[in-house]
Amino acid sequence: MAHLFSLATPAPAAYHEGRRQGDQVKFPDTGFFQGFNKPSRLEADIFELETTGTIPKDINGTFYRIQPDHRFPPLFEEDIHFNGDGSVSAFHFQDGHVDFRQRYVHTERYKAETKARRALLGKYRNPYTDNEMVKGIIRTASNTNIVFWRGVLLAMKEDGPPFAMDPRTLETTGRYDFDGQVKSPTFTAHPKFDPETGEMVCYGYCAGGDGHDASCDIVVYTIDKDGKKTEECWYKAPFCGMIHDCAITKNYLILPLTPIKADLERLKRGGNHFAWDPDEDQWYGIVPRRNGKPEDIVWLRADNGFHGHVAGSYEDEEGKIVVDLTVASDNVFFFFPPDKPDGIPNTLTQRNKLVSDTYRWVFDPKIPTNTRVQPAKIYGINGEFSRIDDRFLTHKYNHFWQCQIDPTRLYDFAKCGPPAGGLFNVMGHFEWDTGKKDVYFAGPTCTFQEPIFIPKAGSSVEGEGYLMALLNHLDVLRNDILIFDALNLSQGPLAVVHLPVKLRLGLHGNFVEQRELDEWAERRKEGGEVGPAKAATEPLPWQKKLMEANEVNGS
Ligand SMILES: C=Cc1ccc(O)c(OC)c1
Ligand SMILES: [Fe+2]
Repeated sequence: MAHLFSLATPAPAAYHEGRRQGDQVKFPDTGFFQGFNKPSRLEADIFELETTGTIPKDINGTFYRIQPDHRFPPLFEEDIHFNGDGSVSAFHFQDGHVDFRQRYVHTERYKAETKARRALLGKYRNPYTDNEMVKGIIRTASNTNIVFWRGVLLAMKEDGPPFAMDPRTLETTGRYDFDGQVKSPTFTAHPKFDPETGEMVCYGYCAGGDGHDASCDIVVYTIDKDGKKTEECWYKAPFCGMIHDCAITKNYLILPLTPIKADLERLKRGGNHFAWDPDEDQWYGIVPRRNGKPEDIVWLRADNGFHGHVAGSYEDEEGKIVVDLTVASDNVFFFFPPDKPDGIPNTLTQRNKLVSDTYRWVFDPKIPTNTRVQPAKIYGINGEFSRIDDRFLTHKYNHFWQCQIDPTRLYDFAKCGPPAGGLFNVMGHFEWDTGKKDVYFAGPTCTFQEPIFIPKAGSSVEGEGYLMALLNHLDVLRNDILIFDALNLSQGPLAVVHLPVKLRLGLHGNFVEQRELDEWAERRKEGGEVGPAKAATEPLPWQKKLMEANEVNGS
């Protein structure tokens, strides 16, 4: 019998030669939009999620995390997950109960596309592929990290400014410029918070012009605990590569520059934002945290590799800079191949050979620029998304947690197909001092998303607390949250929170204690000590320039 859908009037194919045509709402048939990767576009509230086991009563606060989730079928059929609209999930924990809320970040892009009921922005970080209607718009999808800063949530992506959201309602306040203090076109998704001083250390790379001109400009800021910008310095990178994450110590900021490069001519041709350069070194830029001058940046280099995320970082007894991060052996962004005639995306076999070990670098801050360096230690594991007990950032630490890839474990390919987002089938807990490995295998149909660490109430001992992570059920397209004793993963979860729906593969998240949420809600209320957070009122400098030239169509 003919499928019922065959009665529907046939519409032209949604994509022709890779470009969207017609107005049928239909996502591409590519791997980035099918199976577990299918957009969900869900905004919802669920009161009292179902649970198994006992949720520790001392977990009181909200686990925020963010995911790209394409709101509309993309203009280009080969679009990538990283180009999806930012959507924030909040899991509110209270006395063993959990409530769920999920909302989109209302970026300028979100608003313009909503009005048009279709995608208007084109490829990942390429304004030359956009619809003319959105010229001059702030393009960011704000989809990479969601951090709590002085009573507001900041949704961040490294290609644009942050957007502020209300921590309780998840309503978007608007673009956030720190009360007019931060004007750079780009801003990192990985600001670092100094637990000693309460400062936020942050930066933007490719920070020249409109943030889409492949410039080598880097800006570094410090915002103090009272919200005042205390440091701003502009530096130059040796090339316009990606600086996705960073590390801080008491006195330094370390910027890992990954050899995946932007190129203005390629952008103008409508090509990819990035191209992997297999012949380029991985670089580390080191700048002082206080009173930095443009000439102070020291660049160290090592053999080609692809930086993942930073675990911990600190200055040791000798004043040397210790930085721990994953470094992959090849191009993790297979969708951004080398810019060569034969630069075809890597095969699945190549991708399976990729190893992402955890490296410890020890840098002498007095080392001359351009020195080649070697890692001090390589842990001997394969994974990504490292987290630590954040209270120990800038201090010598022992524990880290990480999503692991263990291809020796059973994987049910028949039920799950290729593992969406990578085979992160194990959660691992590692100790630098002992080399201890404490792991939990998720089972043959499951993978993990990034974990977060929650300190145990009343304990200041490093690692004493809970580890929380989303679990992807790749067979039945649903998610759970697993809650572990952070120092004993192998015994299995203490409790599981069940979602009745599938979330997207997210990037980063953070846990905010209820105490902190309450304190800031008081300060930020109308007439409170600090007052409500304000969205930016001034266009960014590059937008003003465009306006003067009368070339803005956006918003
Ligand atoms: C490594 C992650 C990463 C780097 C750049 C991005 O634009 C992004 O978007 C979700 C993610
Ligand atoms: Fe990241």
